[in-house]
Amino acid sequence: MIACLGRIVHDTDAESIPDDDVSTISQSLDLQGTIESGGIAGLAGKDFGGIYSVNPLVLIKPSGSEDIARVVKAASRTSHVTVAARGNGHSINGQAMADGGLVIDMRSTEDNHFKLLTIDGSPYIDISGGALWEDVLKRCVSMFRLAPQSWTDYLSLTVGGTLSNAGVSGQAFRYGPQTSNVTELEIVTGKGEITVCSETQNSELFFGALGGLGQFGIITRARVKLQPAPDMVRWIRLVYSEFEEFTRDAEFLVTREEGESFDYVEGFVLSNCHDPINGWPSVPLDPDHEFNPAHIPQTAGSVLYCLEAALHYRHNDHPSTVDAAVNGLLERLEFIRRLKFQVNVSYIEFLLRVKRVEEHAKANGIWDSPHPWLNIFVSQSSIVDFDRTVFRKMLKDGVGGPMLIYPLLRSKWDDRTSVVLPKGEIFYIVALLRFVPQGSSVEKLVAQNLEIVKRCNDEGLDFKLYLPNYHSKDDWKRHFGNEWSRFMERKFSFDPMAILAPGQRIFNRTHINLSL
Ligand SMILES: Cc1cc2nc3c(=O)[nH]c(=O)nc-3n(C[C@H](O)[C@H](O)[C@H](O)COP(=O)(O)OP(=O)(O)OC[C@H]3O[C@@H](n4cnc5c(N)ncnc54)[C@H](O)[C@@H]3O)c2cc1C
Repeated sequence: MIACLGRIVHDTDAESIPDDDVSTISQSLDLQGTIESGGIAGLAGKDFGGIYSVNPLVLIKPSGSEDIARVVKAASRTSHVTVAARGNGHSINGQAMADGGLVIDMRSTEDNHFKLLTIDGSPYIDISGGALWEDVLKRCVSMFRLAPQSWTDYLSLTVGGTLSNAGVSGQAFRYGPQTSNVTELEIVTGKGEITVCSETQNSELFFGALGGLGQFGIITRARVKLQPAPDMVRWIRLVYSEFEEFTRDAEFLVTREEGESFDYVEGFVLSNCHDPINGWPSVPLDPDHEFNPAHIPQTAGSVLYCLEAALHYRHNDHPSTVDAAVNGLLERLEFIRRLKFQVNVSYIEFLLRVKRVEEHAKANGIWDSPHPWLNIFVSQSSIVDFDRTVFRKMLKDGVGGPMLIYPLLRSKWDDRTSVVLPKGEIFYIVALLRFVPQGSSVEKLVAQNLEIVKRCNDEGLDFKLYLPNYHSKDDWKRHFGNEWSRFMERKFSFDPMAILAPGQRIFNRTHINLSL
């Protein structure tokens, strides 16, 4: 299975690319940006997942949309060359790679757009597809005291990269994913055309590209809704021993009106043990806080559940006002009363919380190890079975990293986008964020991911993969279900030669036809 795309990563794999190929390409492209060939496999041929590696032909650092359009048009004049936009390469399964193809480093365009607009009295920001969300955050807050409404947990991801998937975090229950917070895109299509699109202008391309896995075009600019940025956040973690109580409370919080709930709701599963990564020590938010296992009820099973919530406030809000708002909500929840943890942090510190994890993991040398992650959307009707089969049995000892689980609301997603979801208004995102310690077998963990998906299928659970990764056309068809024909039609309209995003392995550059 693993060998389908390329090779399992070996540093010695990089082959040299004949110079004449590169110089021919460079001359024919006539770019304002730059083209690199030697030594690029280490960057453009790998990703955060660390499971696959390929040998791209060249790495292109475009100066802007015109350069990108030239690259796509040049590829279209060949019979086989593909083009992959690379955001920050934080995919897991080679999605931003192009074996023997042209990789476009979108980060080189990060500063091309940054403009505040007011439309019908509301603030928006035009940003580059290659910008990192963390830079968007810092600039919006410091310059305008405004911020986007919907985030990902980790912000060293690009705007175009997350919009090509969905972009989900603890604000999505209220504002929808990041794809629901964009009103206009500029896209270079697979025909090399630079097109501005929105709900009312070139709408098929607009909705197709949102969650479109990079299949229809390369996002060079996005217009994103903003809101006033709060100053501070009360960040809270509450422990549960019973899954039903955890889900009831999480669903209660995400279905309440704005102003009557928290501003952020997530959750995670932990092993009921003292393991420093998978167990009790993963809960406290402050090194001075102690997790006392004596408070865990005798009836607790192999795993515990932690609800994570946050409330925004301003510097001039009196602490008693914040306490009253928080306590008013907490008193309605059924967590283990003595296992409650909370801290006050700045809004930016809160949104950059995973950056601290990254710094820590880099210092420990595990950030660069492989990450066979699995992300699944599971319907509310299947989540109890999923907990029983997967969390309480298969993963009761943890995955060496967070096991996130929190509810989302389908009505906050736009079904005209390319994202596919399980049925029902409430569904859960489950994210198994594995870190592989040195010497451990990646293959074994990938096999366990496949086994989890198989069990979900065998038990008839209603689920869809998020950041999907399939190897066969039948699996992709099954993934898209009724939306497959729409996805195909969009492909034929906007990238008929199947040039873009070959690393998703949905369409084949040389064999695109209606029978796919
Ligand atoms: C540590 C970590 C934390 C994460 N946390 C979250 C989270 O909380 N929520 C969440 O939703 N996701 C999360 N993700 C997943 C993330 O959304 C995806 O990895 C996503 O692909 C963004 O990464 P990227 O910008 O590096 O894109 P890449 O991995 O570089 O690209 C992803 C895909 O999009 C295509 N692409 C890239 N740029 C563009 C563009 N401008 N236009 C069109 N297509 C493009 C690529 O060709 C590829 O197919 C996380 C990932 C990591 C590694």
